[in-house]
Amino acid sequence: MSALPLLDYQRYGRQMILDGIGFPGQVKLRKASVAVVGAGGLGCPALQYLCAAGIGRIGIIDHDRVELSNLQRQILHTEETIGLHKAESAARALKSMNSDVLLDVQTVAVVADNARELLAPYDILLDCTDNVPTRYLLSDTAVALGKPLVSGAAQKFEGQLSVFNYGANGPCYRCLYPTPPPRETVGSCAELGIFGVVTGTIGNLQALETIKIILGLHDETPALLIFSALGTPPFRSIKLRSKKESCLACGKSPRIPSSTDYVQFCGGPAPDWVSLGQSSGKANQRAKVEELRQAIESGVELSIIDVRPPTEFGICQLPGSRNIPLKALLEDPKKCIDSGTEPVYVVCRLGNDSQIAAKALRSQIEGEITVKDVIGGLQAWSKEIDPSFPIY
Ligand SMILES: Nc1ncnc2c1ncn2[C@@H]1O[C@H](COP(=O)(O)OP(=O)(O)OP(=O)(O)O)[C@@H](O)[C@H]1O
Repeated sequence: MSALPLLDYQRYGRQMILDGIGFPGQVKLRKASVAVVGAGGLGCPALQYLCAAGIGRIGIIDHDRVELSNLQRQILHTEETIGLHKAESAARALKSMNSDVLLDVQTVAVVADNARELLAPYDILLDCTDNVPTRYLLSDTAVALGKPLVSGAAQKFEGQLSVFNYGANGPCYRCLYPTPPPRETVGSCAELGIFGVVTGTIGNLQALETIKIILGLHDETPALLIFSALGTPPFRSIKLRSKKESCLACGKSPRIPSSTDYVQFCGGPAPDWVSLGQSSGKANQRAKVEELRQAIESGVELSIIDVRPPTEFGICQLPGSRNIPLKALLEDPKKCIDSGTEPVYVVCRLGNDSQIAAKALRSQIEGEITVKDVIGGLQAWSKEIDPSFPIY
């Protein structure tokens, strides 16, 4: 048995005296390597505890840069690291906590072309990302490389945790979700909101499951943990079935081509990206924020419908805008139009819900009134027209 560096006995003594860890457990942690994909809300707390526990080598993979809106939950990043790559920013914080851990900083996105090469050097993979195509990609890669995948997800007040592709018959993500959810039902943290402590809870649990696997303390029972911050009780665990023989990734006859286009498989890119590339016929049903500014300043009569939820409308709103939340508008679009007022501009925060609302309004009023959704929503308004308008 090789000795640990002398200072390790002091640093890790509190966990080394635990039954189930001891000296051999600490050596296992030191020899282990883990890849954390996503250094955001889930990745930061997961990285923090993995590094503190003395995992020998940690890959931090994220292509994105730190923004102010990340600091509410992405706890390794700071005001000083805004603008830096998240992988770099996270590594800085981790280095100052435990300089002995080898950190591989990768400022790229994991995509089908690089996934195997990037992830092959590590024993265990953590999915700390926020989008469905990456979930399938990471699961398929974990299966192809024969590695466990510790998968976390969080949205609003809810979170989920599962360990995939682990043990003799552990299922993969595809066994549980053979087909992706409809594109229009999926939203990001920016669109739907996220309570910071929820990502902290799930990220910590991802670190815990990872450490249990390394130490041989995981019982290999496939399960899905569901956390609801406002629920009573807040935690529920659902036992999962073993891997499916019919699974395209880990079943009897695997057939996931390495050339799979995961974005396409999950229903294509986000709606706002699609519509920005639309033909001119549809383009004139959309307004840039500059057009809305000119319309407001010209003094012509117009109607601005803000389809955000009332809580968000209460945070900030355009002068003269009316709040008709999307759900209420879709129930009776015709009722929302003031007859004779034209045109109607529909706004939301990021420019996605306003497209759905504008389409519903157009379908009811048969072309008498011009209805335009505002591209990029209030965030674009703040960035391009009025910097004093809050971004949240
Ligand atoms: N394929 C991928 N490869 C590497 N990192 C990824 C990939 N997909 C997503 N991520 C990263 O996962 C992280 C998810 O974290 P989170 O949702 O908390 O952050 P965010 O995307 O900055 O949030 P917001 O929706 O508020 O902008 C992000 O930093 C994102 O860049």
